[in-house]
Amino acid sequence: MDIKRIGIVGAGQMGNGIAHVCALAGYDVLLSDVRDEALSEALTQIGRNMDRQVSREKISQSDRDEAMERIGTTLKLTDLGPTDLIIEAATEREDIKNAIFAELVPVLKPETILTSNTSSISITRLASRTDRPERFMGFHFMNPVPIMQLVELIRGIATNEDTYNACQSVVTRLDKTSATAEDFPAFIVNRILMPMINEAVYTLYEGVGTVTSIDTSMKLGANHPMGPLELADFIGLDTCLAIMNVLHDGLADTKYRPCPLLTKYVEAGWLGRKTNRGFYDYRGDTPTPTR
Ligand SMILES: CC(=O)CC(=O)SCCNC(=O)CCNC(=O)[C@H](O)C(C)(C)COP(=O)(O)OP(=O)(O)OC[C@H]1O[C@@H](n2cnc3c(N)ncnc32)[C@H](O)[C@@H]1OP(=O)(O)O
Ligand SMILES: NC(=O)C1=CN([C@@H]2O[C@H](COP(=O)(O)OP(=O)(O)OC[C@H]3O[C@@H](n4cnc5c(N)ncnc54)[C@H](OP(=O)(O)O)[C@@H]3O)[C@@H](O)[C@H]2O)C=CC1
Repeated sequence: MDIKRIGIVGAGQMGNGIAHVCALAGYDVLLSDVRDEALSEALTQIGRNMDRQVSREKISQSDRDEAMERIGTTLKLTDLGPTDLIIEAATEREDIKNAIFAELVPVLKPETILTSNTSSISITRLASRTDRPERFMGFHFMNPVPIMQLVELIRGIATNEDTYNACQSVVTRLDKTSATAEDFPAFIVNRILMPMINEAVYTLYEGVGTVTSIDTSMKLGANHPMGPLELADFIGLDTCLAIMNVLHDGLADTKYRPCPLLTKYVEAGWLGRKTNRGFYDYRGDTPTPTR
């Protein structure tokens, strides 16, 4: 299938990054969200990130301007009807994702491919609630999307070969690399990464280290580009907790028990960078540890 128009649902940090790379690769993009401010903030963020790429001579000014022109926005999900590929990147909650697909399905062309950027939720289960499980896949980008090379491709039990090949060709056109994962809770990257982040939160909770000593240890002791708590703030603590819950429920093993301190931060609304406070407080000039 020849994909020309891509509909993206959710204009948060992932949705804006996905719109950015798809538009630069020449796709027409329609980005939707439930809040107008989310759409305007996404356009501002994309413009800023592309300006940085222009200043570093990664792209030309005309590449930037043409890509920005290819991005449309809408508050009406049903406007995504004429697109060829949907990439759903809304909040990591199965009820929200199911409701989005339920509203979209009646207006889509029969051949349109549905995908989710979910970090952890069963692709087979999401697909089974739609009219096209054979044309449904996991299309999992990494954050920050313009920089990270990997896209995890996840087949649901019913996904057909044409769908997989069409998604693979999009990954190739985006100049990214795919890794194929089977559809089990949190797939590959988050099955490995999230228990490490959760363990870092336990290390903090049990007083083994402070925010600074834990992050310094992993940055200088294991050469990670970000410490695990800094990375958790970057991903979003609500997303980290949602992924741990999917691992815990889906694999029924106590080793995936979310740390109560992670739950407490989420309950406080301290979700990390996106709310200006998490394991660090971002409201001042430099991030300050909150513990
Ligand atoms: C939760 C999930 O489901 C899956 C996931 O995504 S898990 C998260 C995966 N991501 C990671 O693990 C990221 C770990 N962190 C890193 O790799 C690095 O810290 C980083 C790339 C984010 C920043 O690198 P850095 O060297 O500290 O910063 P900096 O030099 O300012 O930036 C490096 C590049 O990233 C770009 N960049 C940084 N943050 C960015 C952002 N939020 N959006 C877009 N581009 C960004 C910079 O412009 C710069 O680009 P160039 O190389 O083209 O100049
Ligand atoms: N953060 C990360 O590092 C990564 C996240 N992911 C996955 O990507 C998805 C999005 O995550 P992320 O961008 O971080 O989350 P964000 O919280 O930054 O963005 C989610 C966006 O979706 C919007 N939204 C909520 N409900 C709907 C709806 N019904 N229709 C349209 N938009 C809606 C939210 O609006 P509002 O703010 O009003 O609720 C928000 O703007 C999740 O599935 C996550 O697991 C995948 C890879 C990495």
